[in-house]
Amino acid sequence: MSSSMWRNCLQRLQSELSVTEFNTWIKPLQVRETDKEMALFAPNPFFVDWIRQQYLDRITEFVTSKEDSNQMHISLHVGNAQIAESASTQGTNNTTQASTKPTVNHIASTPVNNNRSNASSNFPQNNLNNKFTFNNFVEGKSNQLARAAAEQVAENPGISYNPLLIYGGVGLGKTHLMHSVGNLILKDKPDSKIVYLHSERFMANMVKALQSNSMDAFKNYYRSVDALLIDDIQFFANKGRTQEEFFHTFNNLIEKNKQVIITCDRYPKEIEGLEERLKSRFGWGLTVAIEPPDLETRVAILMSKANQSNIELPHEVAFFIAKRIRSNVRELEGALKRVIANAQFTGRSITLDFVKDALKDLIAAQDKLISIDNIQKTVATYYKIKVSDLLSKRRSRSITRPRQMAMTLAKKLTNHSLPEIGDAFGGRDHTTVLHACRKIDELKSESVDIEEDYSNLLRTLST
Ligand SMILES: Nc1ncnc2c1ncn2[C@@H]1O[C@H](COP(=O)(O)OP(=O)(O)OP(=O)(O)O)[C@@H](O)[C@H]1O
Repeated sequence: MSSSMWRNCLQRLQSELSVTEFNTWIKPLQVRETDKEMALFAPNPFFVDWIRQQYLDRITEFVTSKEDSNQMHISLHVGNAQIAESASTQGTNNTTQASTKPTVNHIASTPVNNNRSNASSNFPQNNLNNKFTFNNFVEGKSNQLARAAAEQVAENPGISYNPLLIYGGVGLGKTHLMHSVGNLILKDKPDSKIVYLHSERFMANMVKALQSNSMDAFKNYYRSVDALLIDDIQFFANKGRTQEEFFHTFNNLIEKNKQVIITCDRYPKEIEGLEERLKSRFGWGLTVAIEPPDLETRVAILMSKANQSNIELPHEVAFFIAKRIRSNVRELEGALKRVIANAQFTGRSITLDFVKDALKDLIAAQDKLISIDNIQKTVATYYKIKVSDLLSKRRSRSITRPRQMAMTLAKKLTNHSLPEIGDAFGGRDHTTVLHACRKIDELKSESVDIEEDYSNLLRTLST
């Protein structure tokens, strides 16, 4: 097929469709052609589905009208044609389907045959990252509950906990768990339609659908799934129309016992600008937190990731990295990748000295983060008490309040988990820390003095 074939097809579509329709759906398509194949690339699975439902027949007709239709293969993919091109010229693979794999950047491509019945049976739609599974998710105190709940959901989708809401700070494994659920459901029921998407993508698709008068298709698409996995729901804050649409999609899916999984970077009730009716519905199923991992879990994660990369990581090295990089798992992974790349590049083996050198700037940056020690000293000075009082068992008000204040600041300003903070305050339980945070929050709104203490300390510690 010559490239004029696609140009010809474009011209004909342009004459048939409205300007908005053409600009919204056809223009963004990228094309890669060979003599017998034409691969169309669209930015996301919703887009692919829409093209398949609305335009694929016409495109096929235009493209094949002057050719032997049996010879022509049209496929639809999520991704980018240029990256696909360069991947295939690097000799990764010659077939259209395989050569597009690198284009999707961990999102499974969604090839669609021009024979519709084949398309739906051969290629159930999903855009899961198959690298995220329960098998490679390291369990620790900080994520135990979330993992157990996610496993339950994967085993009984739509029944166990619906919705499942996982919340916690950045890079702690929320997305990993979400994909793990999707992948396990698919393993049991390969025909399931599972859609993963970031909440910003949901919004962007909705805006596109509004612009092109295709809201019905938008609604149908998201209401036809077996499981909807929607990431970082905090982005819905103050987006009224998106919340409205999501509300109806959500209700529809829950009514039909279709699974909904949501992640959020904080406890959803704390999101300002999120409608109450959504907040209350999110609480219908199960809400679980993921905390930053403790030291042992960080070591285990490093060992597991090194093992997956076939790297032998000495335990003392893993321990050193885990002790120094505490912020989140993504950073931990980043540090390990850097160590491995440096070792491969220089041909040196991974010893403690080598790692100290390879990570020196990362470690310096981490050391600048506010430490619990620092918070304890500052709070003790502010209230004119001793650090040892904060760590002691004393329960008089003059000690308890500063202790609660210091715990709250530690939770806010560091990436330490509740158990780690509890430990740092004389071996207290994580529930004590949680109680302290709630107490200070409550007191801040009741007492000007406490509010002032909190602001003063926050300022001192943050400058
Ligand atoms: N317990 C774990 N075991 C193995 N890998 C983990 C674990 N927790 C997180 N990771 C890895 O850390 C990286 C970041 O995780 P993920 O993207 O799931 O974080 P997130 O909580 O969704 O963050 P964000 O809020 O920024 O989207 C991923 O590569 C993930 O595989």
